[in-house]
Amino acid sequence: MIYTLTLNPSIDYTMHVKGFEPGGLTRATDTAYYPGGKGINVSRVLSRLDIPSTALGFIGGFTGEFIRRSLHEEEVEEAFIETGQPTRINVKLKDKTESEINGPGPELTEPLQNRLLEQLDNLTSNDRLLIAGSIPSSLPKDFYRKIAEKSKDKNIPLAVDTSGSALKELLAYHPYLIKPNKHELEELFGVTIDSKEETAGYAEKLVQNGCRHVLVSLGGDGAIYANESVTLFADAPSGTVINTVGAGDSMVAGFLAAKEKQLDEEEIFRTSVACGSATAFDKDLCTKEGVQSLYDSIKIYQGGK
Ligand SMILES: Nc1ncnc2c1ncn2[C@@H]1O[C@H](COP(=O)(O)OP(=O)(O)O)[C@@H](O)[C@H]1O
Ligand SMILES: O=P(O)(O)OC[C@H]1O[C@](O)(COP(=O)(O)O)[C@@H](O)[C@@H]1O
Repeated sequence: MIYTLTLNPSIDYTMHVKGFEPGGLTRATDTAYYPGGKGINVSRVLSRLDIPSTALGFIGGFTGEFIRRSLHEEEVEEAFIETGQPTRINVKLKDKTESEINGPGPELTEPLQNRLLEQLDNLTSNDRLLIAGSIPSSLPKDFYRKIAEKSKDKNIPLAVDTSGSALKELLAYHPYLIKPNKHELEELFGVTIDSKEETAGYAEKLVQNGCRHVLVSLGGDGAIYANESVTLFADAPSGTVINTVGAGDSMVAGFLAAKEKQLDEEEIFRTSVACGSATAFDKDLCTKEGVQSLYDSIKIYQGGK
């Protein structure tokens, strides 16, 4: 079973506006609510690709109830821990550009933390664990490390989609998959990256450091994939971008789903990119049909163009 862990889920409240006026009244032309948070998005996309998963994490209050209900409607299994505090609402403002305001997250007491760690004791080496998203500020900074220790002790392949010091720290645990975007890769190495070739070089460094699969997402510029035997480049397909929130998560889901279906590495990479772009071209996360419609148009090549 694939387990996705979202320590800090959210409702993503998307507001489409024409001409946002800071300090004034702006009326939205369209709004929508989605269950969000990186691991939850991955579980939702996995389910759309017919791959079961169980979503783990902390939720609570009326917003948590909405997430639970939405996941049940989509037949996504969950085993969340109830916090008794409302799950955050993250605002995604769509104007000519996209702006995001993400909430901080709840107070997670030590008993709640321990319940989660105990839950992870039930996983085995036949499972996969994805840890994704930010750590609520009430948790100790090394909380992901505790989880990584557990997965190391139990030989559970660990996929990681986070940023900053948490990502840096987790590299020591030789993740099975990591998916930094360009900004996260630059932050990781403390550099500015100017070309795809340079990006590929840093992805290869991560492989040399012990990451089994490295996906670097480059937004509308596509993506790069590296493992110990190959480095591949993909251009993103063209289309009308509607909402890129969750595009990175969709890419991770595409990778995990295609791996589960035992596709070859090029097909796995193509599926990952198709999922990311199909989400960018949709209001919500990608659908299976959306992914299929892009699949053949994605160009994969080795080395720089
Ligand atoms: N503007 C876009 N056009 C086409 N595909 C896109 C666009 N933005 C994102 N994607 C797709 O989604 C993937 C992940 O997007 P990205 O924005 O890099 O992730 P993140 O949300 O983690 O920063 C990209 O590699 C690409 O396949
Ligand atoms: O945990 P964080 O870093 O605050 O991110 C949470 C946000 O990221 C998302 O999971 C989207 O992530 P991506 O756009 O990177 O795929 C939203 O659903 C959510 O609002």
